[in-house]
Amino acid sequence: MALSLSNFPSITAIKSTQNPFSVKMSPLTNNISVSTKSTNKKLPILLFDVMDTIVRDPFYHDVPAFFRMSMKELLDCKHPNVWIEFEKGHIDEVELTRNFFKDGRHCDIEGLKNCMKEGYFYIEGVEELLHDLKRNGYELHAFTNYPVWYQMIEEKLKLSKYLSWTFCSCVIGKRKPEADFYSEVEKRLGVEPANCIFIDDRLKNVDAAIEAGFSGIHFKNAETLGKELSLLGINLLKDVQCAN
Ligand SMILES: Nc1c(NC[C@H](O)[C@H](O)[C@H](O)COP(=O)(O)O)[nH]c(=O)[nH]c1=O
Ligand SMILES: [Mg+2]
Repeated sequence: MALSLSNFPSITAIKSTQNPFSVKMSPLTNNISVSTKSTNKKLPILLFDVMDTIVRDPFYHDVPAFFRMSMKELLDCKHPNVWIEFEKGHIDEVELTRNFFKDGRHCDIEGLKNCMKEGYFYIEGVEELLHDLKRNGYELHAFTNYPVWYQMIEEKLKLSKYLSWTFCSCVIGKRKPEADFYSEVEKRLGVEPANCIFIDDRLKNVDAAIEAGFSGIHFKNAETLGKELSLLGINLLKDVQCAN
């Protein structure tokens, strides 16, 4: 059963293209996190982008350095579409390797993967935030454009301690900011967009989420995110009722 905003008597929905928040709190109360009787889910549910929101994306610095190129040189010789196809799960690693460069030159895919693995780190302060959210009982899901290499991230950083890898472009076959990707949330979680907060470092992905009815936060850094979540009524403090 889908949950609706009526589960949150304390919040009012607002739509704004300027303000990244699509939900604001009533002055009567500062807590929008309620458990529903029907599903026992604690709301709102949090949907996190991964690259450059939770995990540093090695693509922008490490990958050009690996190929001994500038980013411009790399973009000039890389195939323009294969990475997107790989992110959508339409092609596998073998085909990525074969077509990585437009002119068909060899790509050291194992070297590239090692370079990526070495470059994955938690963005400063974000793991602590995820820990606090998890401890306080919030349900967290990844909502990411990424290929099957998300498993390398999991292997190194163990994000599944905090979230489920529910919305990966390579599994769902859709990418942000396509509206179809966002509509998977209600289908798969049975929760209306108004009961979810979407967090992403790319403004266009946040705008698409707000357009689809989600609350949206444009990620800049962990400190600001913590403040913005608190403004939306998310409790990050250790609660006496929490077991750990
Ligand atoms: N083009 C290649 C990228 N690009 C970086 C991707 O845009 C990014 O990693 C991914 O799409 C995540 O986006 P979001 O955080 O979900 O918005 N990265 C590579 O590693 N290799 C490429 O060829
Ligand atoms: Mg991102």
